[in-house]
Amino acid sequence: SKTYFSVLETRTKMLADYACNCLNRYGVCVIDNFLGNGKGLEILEQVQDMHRAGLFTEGQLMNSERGSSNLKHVRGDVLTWVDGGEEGCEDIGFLVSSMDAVILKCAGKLTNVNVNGRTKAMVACYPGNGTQYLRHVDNPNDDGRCITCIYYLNKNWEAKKYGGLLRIYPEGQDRVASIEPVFDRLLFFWSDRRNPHEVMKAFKTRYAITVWYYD
Ligand SMILES: O=C(O)CNC(=O)c1n[nH]c2ccccc2c1=O
Ligand SMILES: [Fe+2]
Repeated sequence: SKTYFSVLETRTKMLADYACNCLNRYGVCVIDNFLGNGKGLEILEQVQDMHRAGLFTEGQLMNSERGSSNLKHVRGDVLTWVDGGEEGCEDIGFLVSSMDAVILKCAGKLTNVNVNGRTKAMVACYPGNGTQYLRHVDNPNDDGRCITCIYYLNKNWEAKKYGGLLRIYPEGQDRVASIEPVFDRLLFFWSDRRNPHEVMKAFKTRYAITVWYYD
């Protein structure tokens, strides 16, 4: 109905204003309860179905300590790319459209950024065997990506028990952002050298869907 769409429009604009203020000021923005429990669960179920169907890549091999004899074959994060139009990915498509709607309303309000495109959605799973993602910058060499947008799907996540925190070390600041990968949480951050970050060792299956926006 008109009411539904006008409410949605208003909320999207409010989220965009919040995201622009946070990004311009801190370079990082967290939005909780982005899509609500119902839609979040539908997305989680589609991701779990894809995982069960074996559609994720083989994780990179994380050999144990360098040079040690016992090459423990620890699989790293596994991932698959989705454009959201595939059979069984409709809800992921809805998520990406919702991310786009917020980013579109940021037009002209982000410092030195004019978004003009994005990647497909990368669905990533940390299998929960102590897998981590070492400290890195998503776009260290100006490959065009300006904003990293991550949606987390992890119900009842307890960082004390399961680890899996995203740690961001904003350049030039002595503060660290520790972000729990909790269900229905949306995160934006600048993709360039301003935001070195790492995924701490995860001890429970940890799902995230990432889109990178280009300018
Ligand atoms: O999941 C998170 O909280 C943060 N995640 C990352 O920073 C991250 N960054 N770059 C990647 C490239 C290929 C595969 C996975 C990744 C990846 O999880
Ligand atoms: Fe990253």
